[in-house]
Amino acid sequence: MGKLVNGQWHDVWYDTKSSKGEFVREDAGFRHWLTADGGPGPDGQKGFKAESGRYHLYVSLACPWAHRTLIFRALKGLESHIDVTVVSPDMRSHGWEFDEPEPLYGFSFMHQLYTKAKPDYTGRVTVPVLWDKQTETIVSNESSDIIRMLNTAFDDLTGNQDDFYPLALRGDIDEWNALIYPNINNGVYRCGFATTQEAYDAAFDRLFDALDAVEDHLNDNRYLTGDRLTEADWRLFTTLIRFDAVYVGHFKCNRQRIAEYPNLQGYLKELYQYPGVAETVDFYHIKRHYYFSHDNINPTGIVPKGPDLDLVSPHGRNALSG
Ligand SMILES: N[C@@H](CCC(=O)N[C@@H](CS)C(=O)NCC(=O)O)C(=O)O
Repeated sequence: MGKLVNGQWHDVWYDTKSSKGEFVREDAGFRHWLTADGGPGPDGQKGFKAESGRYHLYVSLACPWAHRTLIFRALKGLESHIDVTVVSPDMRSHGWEFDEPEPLYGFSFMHQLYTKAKPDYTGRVTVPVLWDKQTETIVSNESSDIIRMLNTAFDDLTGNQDDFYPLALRGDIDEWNALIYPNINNGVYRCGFATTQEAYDAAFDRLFDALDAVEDHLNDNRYLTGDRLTEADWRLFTTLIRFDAVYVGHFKCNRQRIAEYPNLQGYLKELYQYPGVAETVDFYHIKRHYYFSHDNINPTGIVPKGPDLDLVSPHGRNALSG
């Protein structure tokens, strides 16, 4: 674990001193936009044109943010248009690294890709990264932007018009994201990376209050926005799928497991069983990464054998419309 400072790698853990023991996630450093015709994206800047074979996605199979992008690549039928390189699950003193030299430049470490894009880069070296082979730079390292790009930019190339951020539901989706990102997606990290009891207690309460609210809502709604699966569901899914295997133990999110919430568990199974999604889930990488990489939380590096998860039995959500 570490970061780049003026293009130099430093092996440092997160600084929580300035935030009273609270973990604060750093904003992404590359926020360009990929569009169907290379026209400006929502940021108003010139975009990168969606072209088959031009872009490369670097992901960790352990990381919930990178996982979002892999899911959208599958949902949108982009497998033959965007290649993927998976980093090693072990993120130690060099940060994310590759088990074998990565295919574009033969780099061994993810930070080399960041300094290739920006030699004096300062910031954390995170996944996912969407790389442009043509201009040899990072288009974006912000998963919430990348999934919006994948949702539409390649539609003319693939003919896949499935829309997970439909205009009519955007307000609703944004509201769910605003609840789920800080309290659940990042909430589990705020529990796990807290370095004071107070910061942990506060994050824990907010996490389970938010999960209770979602459980309640899913009583008579098949999905977050009602009867249609959207981006908000996929963003929640990548945290739920890791919860019982990792967050309950490693991040001390142990008031209850997802398996003990009837609605959330059925919903999780339904999303897991959605075509193409189970193939994006790798529990070896998920457990190995967290338990082996965070040696200040788990110094022995021992990876627990359990739990046995049931994700393939009937989800029982068909009675709700959707
Ligand atoms: N804003 C980013 C966050 C990505 C992120 O924090 N990824 C984690 C892995 S789960 C990472 O690479 N952490 C390395 C680090 O912080 O040094 C996104 O959503 O794409």
